[in-house]
Amino acid sequence: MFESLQDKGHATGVHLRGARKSFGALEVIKGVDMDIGRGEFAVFVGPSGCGKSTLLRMIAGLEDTSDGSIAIGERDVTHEDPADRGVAMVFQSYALYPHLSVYENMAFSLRLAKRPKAEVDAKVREAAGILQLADHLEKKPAQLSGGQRQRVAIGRAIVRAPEVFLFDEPLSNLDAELRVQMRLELARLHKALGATMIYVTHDQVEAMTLADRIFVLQGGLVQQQGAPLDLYDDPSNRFVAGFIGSPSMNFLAATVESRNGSGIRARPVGQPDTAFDISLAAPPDAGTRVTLGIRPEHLVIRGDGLRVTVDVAEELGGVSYQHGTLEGGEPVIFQQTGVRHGMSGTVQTVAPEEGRIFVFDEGGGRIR
Ligand SMILES: Nc1ncnc2c1ncn2[C@@H]1O[C@H](COP(=O)(O)OP(=O)(O)OP(=O)(O)O)[C@@H](O)[C@H]1O
Repeated sequence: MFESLQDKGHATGVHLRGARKSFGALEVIKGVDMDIGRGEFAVFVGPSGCGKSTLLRMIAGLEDTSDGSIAIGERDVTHEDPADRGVAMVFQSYALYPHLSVYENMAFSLRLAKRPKAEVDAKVREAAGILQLADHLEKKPAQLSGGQRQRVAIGRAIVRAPEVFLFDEPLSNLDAELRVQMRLELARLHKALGATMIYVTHDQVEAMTLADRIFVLQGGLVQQQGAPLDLYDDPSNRFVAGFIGSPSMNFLAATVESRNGSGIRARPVGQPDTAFDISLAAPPDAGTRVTLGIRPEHLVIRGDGLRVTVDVAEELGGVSYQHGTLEGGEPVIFQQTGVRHGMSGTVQTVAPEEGRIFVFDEGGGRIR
């Protein structure tokens, strides 16, 4: 399928070594090493300003690299022009030519490269078929919906059969329903083309659902990389733990009350009646201040535990999120499945399932 546009043999890995970028005195990318495999769907995720777009633009060649190197496949492209790198970028803003038809927008780069007319036509029609644009080829961008415009932007990348696709928040201008639909289409497209794709988003649900591998960025550094569920199950620090997973993990300040060879007993601050036994390979000393991390889906209603006064219940149908506070005012969210009656205004006692407490030190590092 799609032989003329792409095949797995054409896909290439992307390799960064000590990559840095400064704008004047401001260092934005602070030394990034990464290896993105051939045909992999890599997602850069992180809060606003963490440097993910800058890193993508460095790979594209739209920003120069202050230090370190970038290779696409075997080729060092650190100082190559964007056009020579074998990448195609899809922007959040679509960046279509408004006066050109869908067909001409998609054909533009091939015409610029002086490809034969028959080849241009075949590639544009094939991409239009994949993207369900075949009936819209004569329209102008202004006559299309947001989702269709974004498909044209993707089509423009596909016809070039790049070694690497780069996406900069391509779905963020779409409404919620269309975003979900386009997310599925992108996943299918990746499967069909077998291409290497690098995708920037601040939306961790997009990252979780699309990625073979997620790179979590913060402050110009990769905090952790891994398969989505590996990051969810085994975050290496508090930042990643809080960023991956929706709703976010609960964090409770606590003190280590006692330790033994295989773990600790930790008491959340302000909870004289509640302490948790936690197995750890390297348990910290009694008296150490720690943060306990518990995901909303791992808190269950029990006879003993944390007393949560629920103030808002978000009922989503299949599940609900109960938002509330502990006596000291600390916010807590817990998930319920199949509960239809509102818990708002009630006090519930919840406790984590066995083995579901993460422990972090005062610097936010994980204690295992
Ligand atoms: N051309 C530029 N000149 C100066 N500073 C810049 C430039 N481009 C980006 N920055 C700064 O670099 C930092 C990282 O920006 P970047 O756009 O990479 O972040 P981001 O993680 O993609 O954020 P967002 O999700 O908000 O797009 C920000 O502090 C930004 O202000």
